[in-house]
Amino acid sequence: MSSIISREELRALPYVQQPSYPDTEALDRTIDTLEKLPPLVFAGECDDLRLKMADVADGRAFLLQGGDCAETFSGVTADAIKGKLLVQLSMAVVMTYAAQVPVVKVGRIAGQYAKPRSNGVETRDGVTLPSYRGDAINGFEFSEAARAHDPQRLLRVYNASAATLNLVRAFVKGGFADLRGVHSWNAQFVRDSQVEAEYEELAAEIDRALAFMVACGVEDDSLSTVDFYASHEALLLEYERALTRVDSRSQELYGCSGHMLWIGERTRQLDGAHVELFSRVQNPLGVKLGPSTSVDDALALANKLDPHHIPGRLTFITRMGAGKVRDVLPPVIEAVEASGRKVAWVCDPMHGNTFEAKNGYKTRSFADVAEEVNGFFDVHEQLGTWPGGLHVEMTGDDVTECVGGVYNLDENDLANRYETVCDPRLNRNQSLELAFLVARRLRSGRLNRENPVQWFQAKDL
Ligand SMILES: O=C[C@H](O)[C@H](O)COP(=O)(O)O
Ligand SMILES: C=C(OP(=O)(O)O)C(=O)O
Repeated sequence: MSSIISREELRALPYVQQPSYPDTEALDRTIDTLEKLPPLVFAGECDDLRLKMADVADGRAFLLQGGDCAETFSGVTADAIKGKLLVQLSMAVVMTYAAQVPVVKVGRIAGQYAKPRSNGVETRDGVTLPSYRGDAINGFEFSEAARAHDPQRLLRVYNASAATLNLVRAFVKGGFADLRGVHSWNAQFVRDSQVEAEYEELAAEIDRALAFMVACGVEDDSLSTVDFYASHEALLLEYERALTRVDSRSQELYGCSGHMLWIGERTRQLDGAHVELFSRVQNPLGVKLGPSTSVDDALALANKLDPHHIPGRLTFITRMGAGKVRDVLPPVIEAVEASGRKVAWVCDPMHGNTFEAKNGYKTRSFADVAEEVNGFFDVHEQLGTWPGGLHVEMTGDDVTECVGGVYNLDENDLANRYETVCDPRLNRNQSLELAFLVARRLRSGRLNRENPVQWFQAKDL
């Protein structure tokens, strides 16, 4: 059984990408407060998700993990939360119905407030200030006051996460996610693209299928509620440690800031504080693997974070880039599979495909995103392994942050609605388009061949 790491022990470990608070006493006061607050999630919920992730690792389910690059405090409104849920549920419906595979739904939500950055400072017009690192650390506004690192913000993260989780739980269990309303999920969006038309057609088929089930007497809660889990990059060591709790049932430790926590590409050093802290908790864990990942890195991380081979414990979220995925991913998968353990393999097609447009906007091209997803599926098909999921930065809003996609946005469109405070997200149409692409790949893949009669055959999506 692991013990909770003390503040002193944690601070003595090598760490990267942490805030530098000028007033450490203020930090300690905040941590004292956080340690006394109730957990945001419960150990039993984390265990449920871990069991679902075991299905993902085993090829029986697919993970859809998505949401904002960086949540903001001002974004904690009912409308914004509803919009995020709607687009993710719509994507999940496309995948579940078109590919007939159970989809595990996990948001980048209710805790995604801290960002690792490439540069510690930002310079504008000759003025240099600390980079924006997420609302958990400092403000987005380019002023000295806003960019100062303030530990009080950690309490706001806790409150914003609690409010968000409260509404998410109410929405997904309170009838809002009822499959019989799948048409109305889309009603508030403009239906003028090919993707929207495809979605409408699929929704109409679901309506007919559900009517058939109801007529046959099959009607239960699984039609009206969904399981939806919260995840975030567990970047802030002090915050995550303060929310680590002992489960009264098992006496085991859980990170109670979110159901699934992931360790980022920049903070996954084997001897670092992040890996040490999260090796001690029982939550399902993700680890990002970028293009420089070696076979030894992946094996060592797996051994450290999942020494007992617990089903569903470990997810490798690969983000190699469209141009590298076909070369870098296969040896990593082969080595991990050959070690006898089952991890979930999930594709993040966003973080390896970022570039700066000529007009200075940080963007991603839908074509590159699609290419990385296709590369990921191709690699798994060649190796006979299960492409377990998709991890995307996306929003239900019609933003213009990524180029390409069904509306063929170009670099000149980026200025119209560029609203992210960090990395570019897929907008609603681009997200749905990607969901159809994934559904096509799932249908034509391994599961499809093994269970031909279960697969939806009538349409060529
Ligand atoms: O979301 C991931 C990172 O925080 C982000 O890509 C870093 O961006 P930067 O390279 O602009 O710092
Ligand atoms: C920072 C992120 O990704 P990565 O660690 O893969 O760069 C992220 O997903 O927000």
